[in-house]
Amino acid sequence: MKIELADIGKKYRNEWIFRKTNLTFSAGESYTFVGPNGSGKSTLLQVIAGVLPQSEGKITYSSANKEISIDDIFKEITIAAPYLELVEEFTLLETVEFHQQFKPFKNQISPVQLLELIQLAQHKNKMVKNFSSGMKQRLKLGLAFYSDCPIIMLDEPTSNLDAQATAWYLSQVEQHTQDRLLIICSNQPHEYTFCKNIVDIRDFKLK
Ligand SMILES: Nc1ncnc2c1ncn2[C@@H]1O[C@H](COP(=O)(O)OP(=O)(O)OP(=O)(O)O)[C@@H](O)[C@H]1O
Repeated sequence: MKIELADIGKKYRNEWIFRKTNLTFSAGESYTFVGPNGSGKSTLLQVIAGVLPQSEGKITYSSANKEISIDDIFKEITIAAPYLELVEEFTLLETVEFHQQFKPFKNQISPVQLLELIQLAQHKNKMVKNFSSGMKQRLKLGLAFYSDCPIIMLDEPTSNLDAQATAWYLSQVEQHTQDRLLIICSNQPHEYTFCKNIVDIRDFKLK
């Protein structure tokens, strides 16, 4: 799996958030977008995911040298982000069952097994609206790590996580991302210490 950005730019009204962005992302690697609040990390992530359209430039997705169309790329990507909401009226089990219809889990893991793996099994009949923010974040991360997708995108992965849950996140990264393409947006060095490829969004601000 490979994603190539050629002269990508994004603007909101008259404000360019980034321009002339040329980057290549490859399977088996992890990348972290860093930069101050409001610099454009989440925007770049969403442009790469095909959730937001770029204002200029071209993005090419490919697997085994075969191009993947933008219309099909959503099947290859799983995202956990603060702005992607869970359905509050579902129970935990319903949430996982619903998710699985669109994004099946690795190794044919069942929804009930997934809840054991993410250590939330005792809450399976609790409605998501009654989850704490940390429980919601663990659920979002669990859905991302266990979905059978080659690309994982995590925006602010440890937001609302306590020390024990942060340790769990780091163990999950190690376990689930070896052969996948991982992209993180972060302001917290402890959530990307393992990452070799740091992309500073300020490098793509035109002076
Ligand atoms: N829908 C929108 N319309 C107009 N401007 C927007 C919109 N979404 C984001 N922006 C602007 O784009 C810029 C980049 O925002 P973005 O959320 O990508 O930053 P970020 O680096 O992820 O920030 P943070 O670290 O606070 O999460 C900000 O100036 C923001 O106000």
